[in-house]
Amino acid sequence: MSFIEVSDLRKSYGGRAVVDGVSFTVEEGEIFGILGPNGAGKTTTVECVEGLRVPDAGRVRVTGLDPVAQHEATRRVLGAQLQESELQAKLTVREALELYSAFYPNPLDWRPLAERLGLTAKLTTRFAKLSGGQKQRLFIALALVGNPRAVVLDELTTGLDPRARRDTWELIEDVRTGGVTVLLVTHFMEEAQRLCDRIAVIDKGRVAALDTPAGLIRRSAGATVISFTPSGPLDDGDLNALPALASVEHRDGRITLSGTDETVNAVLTLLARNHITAHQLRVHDATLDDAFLDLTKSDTNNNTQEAAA
Ligand SMILES: Nc1ncnc2c1ncn2[C@@H]1O[C@H](COP(=O)(O)OP(=O)(O)OP(=O)(O)O)[C@@H](O)[C@H]1O
Repeated sequence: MSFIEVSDLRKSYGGRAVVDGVSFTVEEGEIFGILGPNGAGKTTTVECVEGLRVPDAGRVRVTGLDPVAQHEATRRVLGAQLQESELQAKLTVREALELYSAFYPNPLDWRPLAERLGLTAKLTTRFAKLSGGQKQRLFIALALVGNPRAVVLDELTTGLDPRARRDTWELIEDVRTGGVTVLLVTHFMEEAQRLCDRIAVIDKGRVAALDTPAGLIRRSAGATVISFTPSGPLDDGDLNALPALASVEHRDGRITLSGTDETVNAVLTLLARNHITAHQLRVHDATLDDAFLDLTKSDTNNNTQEAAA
């Protein structure tokens, strides 16, 4: 039995399907990522896993439990990040940690957790006076303090500065080493690539792809990406005829191609033959960013750029 099972999950609002047949399983001890553009249905999906929303159809199980019908039992195995509205403004950081520890039969010692999340100096600060990043770190601490077997983290590091983000990644890696299963919703490609064992890319309420980060990169965008600004016009037919080409994109006069080394060599030959200079020529190994843009490319540029930022 998988730790989390989601099968043909469906949820509509006002007749619009926002989750439209999502299926995936999460194995024990895994860090499983859910990645997708804004409005793709990620939060709705994980909130169904947490039992916070009731699916219209489909089946969700957490260690065999139905998160809606067996909500309390599910909460004991699955820790979740709170929403801002769930914490009283006057509660101090220490009081929140003590209060949440008391909810669980076998809590962690919150002191090292607070230390790890850089909250020790803020223990006597009231929740309402914390910065956005400090609130976020407190939510992570509260999700973990009950010593759950699995944790759902939605937008884990949004609003954190780069240092705090890296510290949080290390914490999550430690948490997993300790045997905790992690379901992670993220917009950050670097975060997904670094932390996740497998990723479901969700787009328009459906699973567009599900694989390891390396597998997603291999299967979508091709292995190598070349981009340049040509000094003169290039024929689309010639570009599309390049060998082993995976994708072509034109943006602001710049051309980005993904494929293999063979594609790169062929495009350089094509440029030379047409006496076209490639300005700001860049060649790099494809990243999860490239794969993500490729998998969700029918979205507006705004969406994909924001999601990739
Ligand atoms: N309670 C609700 N009532 C009506 N529409 C909703 C509700 N919750 C979510 N939606 C809509 O469902 C769609 C999916 O929302 P969801 O929050 O699951 O997306 P998401 O992938 O998590 O997006 P983001 O990355 O922007 O957080 C959105 O268009 C959203 O406006």
